[in-house]
Amino acid sequence: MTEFTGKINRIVFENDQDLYKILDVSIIGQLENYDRDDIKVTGNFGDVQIGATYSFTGKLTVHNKFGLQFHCENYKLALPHEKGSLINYLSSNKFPGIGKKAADTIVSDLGMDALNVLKEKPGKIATLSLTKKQKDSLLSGINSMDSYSETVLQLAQFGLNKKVAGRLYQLYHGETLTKLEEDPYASIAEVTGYAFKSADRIGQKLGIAAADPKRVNGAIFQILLDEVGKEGNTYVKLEKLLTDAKKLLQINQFNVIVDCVNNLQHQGKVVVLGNHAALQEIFETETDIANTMKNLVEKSQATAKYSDKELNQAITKAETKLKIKYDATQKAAIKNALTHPISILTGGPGTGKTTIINGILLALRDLAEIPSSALYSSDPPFLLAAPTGRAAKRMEEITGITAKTIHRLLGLGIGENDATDLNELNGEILIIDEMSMVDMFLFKQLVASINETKHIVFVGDKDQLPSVGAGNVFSDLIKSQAFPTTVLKQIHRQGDDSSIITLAHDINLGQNSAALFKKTKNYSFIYCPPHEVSHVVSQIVERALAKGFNPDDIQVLGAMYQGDGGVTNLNNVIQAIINPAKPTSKILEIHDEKFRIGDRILQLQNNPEKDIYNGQIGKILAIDNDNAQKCMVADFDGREITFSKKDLFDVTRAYAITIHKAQGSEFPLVILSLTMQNYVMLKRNLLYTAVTRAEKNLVLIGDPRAYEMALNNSGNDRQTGLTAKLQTALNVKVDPSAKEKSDKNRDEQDLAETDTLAPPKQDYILTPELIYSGQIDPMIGMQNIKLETKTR
Ligand SMILES: Nc1ncnc2c1ncn2[C@@H]1O[C@H](COP(=O)(O)OP(=O)(O)OP(=O)(O)O)[C@@H](O)[C@H]1O
Repeated sequence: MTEFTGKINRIVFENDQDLYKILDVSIIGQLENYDRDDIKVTGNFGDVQIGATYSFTGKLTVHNKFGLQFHCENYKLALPHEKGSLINYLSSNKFPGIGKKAADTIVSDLGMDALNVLKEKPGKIATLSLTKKQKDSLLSGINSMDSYSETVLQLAQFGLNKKVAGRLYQLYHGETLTKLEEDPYASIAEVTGYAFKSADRIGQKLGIAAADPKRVNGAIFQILLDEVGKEGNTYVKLEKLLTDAKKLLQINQFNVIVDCVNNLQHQGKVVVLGNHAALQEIFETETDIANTMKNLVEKSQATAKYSDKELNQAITKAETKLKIKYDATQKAAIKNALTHPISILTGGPGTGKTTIINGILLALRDLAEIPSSALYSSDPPFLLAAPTGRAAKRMEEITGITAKTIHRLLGLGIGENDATDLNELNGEILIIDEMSMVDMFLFKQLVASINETKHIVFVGDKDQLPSVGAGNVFSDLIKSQAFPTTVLKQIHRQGDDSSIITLAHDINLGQNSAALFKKTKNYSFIYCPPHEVSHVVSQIVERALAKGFNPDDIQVLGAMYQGDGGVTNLNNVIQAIINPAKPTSKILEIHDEKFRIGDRILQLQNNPEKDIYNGQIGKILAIDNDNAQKCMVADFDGREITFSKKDLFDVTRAYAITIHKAQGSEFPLVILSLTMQNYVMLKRNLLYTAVTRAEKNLVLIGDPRAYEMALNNSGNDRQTGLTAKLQTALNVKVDPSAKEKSDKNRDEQDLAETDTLAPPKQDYILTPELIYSGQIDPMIGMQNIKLETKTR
């Protein structure tokens, strides 16, 4: 390690997202093995002061393009040594509200060592004749002096990495350590990556008792957060919360845990309803959705209703134009959409969802007499959107009408827009496709943005995997029976690809497992043990290429990243076949992955600013290792997107991707690998989602037991409260035999069956008591403990 002193001239680069900065620094004195006067210093820095002098500890590094730089590991403010500069420093913008006069007072009272004195004894601030505002400003400025390095160092002792320490620092600045000392558990709910285990290491060092309410609250939050983040559930059974908390805390006193749950309820942080416990914020998100939907339905009651005759005529015209005849269910779906404020359309692949969207739009153009010119105006009457760019593009291609991602439609995450400043949606109709991918948070923003829209239609496949984010919105909307729902079962797609669709329907019904292992024109099964998966996949890819498949049309899918047949390993294997390294290849190496020009890549997070989204696939066009800000350019659906090195943390190679990431995309040839190594994930909706990604050809490889297990495991639905809240808000009468009937239907249904659920009757109020009653028995092993539960 080398140390030198220098004055910061300017901040060359800084990033809002983290604390990484590049500083231009004038060297004061000497820097070993460096003979120029200034140097670029890189590293993580808290709030540094331009013009101030710091001592930097780190080492010289050589950058390919920019030559020698100093990589800083630790830095410290060099306190001013003479009166003029001390007064300048105290009256700088680091201490807002303190001018030269107040600075002079501080130095006169505390002397030239004022800064050190105040750092050691902040209580001295009270003795200074300054205003309250000036005192507060002085305290917060003193607290943040060189505190970032100190904070990171201190937190490293508790096993916190720089990333998490940086996030804590971004929230609390100079007061990070003080905050954590006051209550190390309180930040669990605030900072991603700062979990109970980390907090507990600090708590133990501070001597916080095992049953201290702060610690117990931390455990309760951790369990509730895990339910939302890891499981996608919006509530947890009270009994599970209490027993899991006891286990996490390793204590025997149930009463303390119960008291803490009660207190958190009183503080408005946790809600307990019957035997369900939820984070208040999550509970309110569901409540807001239900109430907003109720308002939307009420607002639209007055909308013009078209007569059946008018509707039939409009549908007939659409049929003529599209040269098809809609079947009875499809017609019912179009009528539902045009006669109700909110309606739902669900069906598997090839059942005609997109064809119905087309019919709805054509019929509405006719009925509402919408001229073509209006469709392409800046304020269009038809609003079409989907959660992914790919799905939106497909909607646009088929309907010929502009479709956007939901983020774009709302202006979400773009520029300065935040969640409170979203676009207002007005139009004749709003249609959202691929609804199963929409999580509760995006859905809340979507419905909150709707102002005047006569009809809203949610379209999707309810049997696919639920959204990556929490909730199970699409399924909940259907289960609530609050909106007329058309369930499409008749497959309309004809031709080569139909055997895959029939297989998908069998999987969905959990029947005919023998079909999985049949050899058909479009799909086949190849047995192989896990350690052979990569070898077999490479053979299939080579064979497909030899047969003339375009490399971009071949998509390998797996359940997990790890393991022999995992996505990470498969990417290495397929990259070597499809885009092998040449001696001249430019290579961009980041987080243990090597990217080359021509590689297929996958975006892992939504990035509305760049208009690319989780699950979207692109191709690398250019690489520049020397330009951290523009190190890669990639093509995403015909658009050139530039990536900085930091952006690349959200990118991986896409020759093989997980089934979850493939939601919303379809590929001409899918090679699916499932083995018993994927044991924990083998569920029907996973297999169904994977198989329905194949447009024309499908190769299933792996262990037959894994496929059978997935087919037979219908899994559990996510635990969510939206269905009940919708039923309460919209006064839905629930037919108690409906569930039984629908289960029976499921077993008996034949592929040609049609089924349209009737719109709800509005004359029966389902009270919360009815939703939750009879289940309040979380007290197993917890006699004599009183837990407060509310009913709303
Ligand atoms: N009533 C119909 N008569 C004739 N062909 C139809 C009818 N309905 C749909 N089709 C055809 O069936 C095929 C599948 O329809 P569509 O693409 O609308 O289904 P989808 O449910 O959107 O499927 P996916 O989600 O797999 O794209 C299309 O070729 C479409 O033209």
